[in-house]
Amino acid sequence: MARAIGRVAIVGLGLIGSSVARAIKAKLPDVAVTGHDADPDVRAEARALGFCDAVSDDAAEAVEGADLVILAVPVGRMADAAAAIAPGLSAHAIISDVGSSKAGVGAALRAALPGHVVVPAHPVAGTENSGPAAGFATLFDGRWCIVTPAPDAPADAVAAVTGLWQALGAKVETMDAAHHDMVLAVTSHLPHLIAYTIVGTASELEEVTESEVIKYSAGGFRDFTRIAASDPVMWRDVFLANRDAVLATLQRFNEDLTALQQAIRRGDGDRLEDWFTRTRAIRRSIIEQGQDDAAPDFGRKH
Ligand SMILES: NC(=O)c1ccc[n+]([C@@H]2O[C@H](COP(=O)([O-])OP(=O)(O)OC[C@H]3O[C@@H](n4cnc5c(N)ncnc54)[C@H](O)[C@@H]3O)[C@@H](O)[C@H]2O)c1
Ligand SMILES: O=C(O)C(=O)C[C@]1(C(=O)O)C=C[C@@H](O)C=C1
Repeated sequence: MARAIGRVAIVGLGLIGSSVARAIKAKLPDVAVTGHDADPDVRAEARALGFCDAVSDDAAEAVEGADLVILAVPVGRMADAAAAIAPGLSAHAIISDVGSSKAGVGAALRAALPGHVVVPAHPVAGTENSGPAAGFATLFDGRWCIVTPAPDAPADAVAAVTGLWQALGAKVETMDAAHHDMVLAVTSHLPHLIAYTIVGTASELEEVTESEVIKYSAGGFRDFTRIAASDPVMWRDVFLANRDAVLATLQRFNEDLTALQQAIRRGDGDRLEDWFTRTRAIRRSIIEQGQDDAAPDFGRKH
């Protein structure tokens, strides 16, 4: 049996926090939603947009009476946010989060909130935009949400967090936090690092002017620029928090890149063609499984 969730408090009212609030309002209209953000401008915008029943200036006040608290702040700010809500938490409240890396965040929340039940989660859905105006209620529809409870987390609390994400439209998978961080290093964190690198490199190439980069940015490079426009603070924190898994993945990536570099230098067309044939098959199997997120309108408000 899952614990009943009648009131949710959201701390951090940017892209993800505001999307959670909007999705709850749209899909669970009987659930009350309170919110807080450390930034007064964001609080004012959130009040104007009206996706919470109440937005509090004080973090502890915002979580009073909440059955579930969701921290939607950058992963480097999770410990501060947990300390700020501690005085207002009900004894029965479940604490969760939406951070893009999980092992460090889970440990930080458990350390900051001893005696409270912590059930970390990561909706694998987002866009390159940030802030409360960027959120939308359908963001989690058909997307994965990975829940990473500690082995001793109460089953009814895990079921409550799982049930909430399913009600918001997500498919839920439960996973060990360290495994999550390794998988996401490959599927999300490394791709962002590559995009940040390639867009920076292109703009610094001396033989090619910045205006030419902008003018001829079609196709492949344009796709990279979307990812490279992602929030600098959020991604700074992700790379610092998931350092070990990202560095291990990067090592492997560098080896493969060197092998392709060698194939180009040696004129080894077979090697290049074999590699590209394999990656084309991967892309096609992703589409066949219905996980094509590269639709042209992805990232826009629905
Ligand atoms: N953007 C994505 O695609 C995406 C997807 C899934 C998960 N996430 C995770 O969601 C979290 C939020 O990301 P976002 O994209 O919504 O960022 P965002 O910048 O849009 O919003 C973050 C908000 O947190 C607030 N904040 C920062 N420190 C705070 C504190 N101590 N107390 C209260 N508020 C504080 C900021 O003022 C900001 O409004 C991050 O942990 C990120 O890793 C992001
Ligand atoms: O499409 C995008 O804009 C995203 O980068 C979303 C994305 C991802 O890498 O898939 C980014 C970070 C999150 O933690 C989850 C989702």
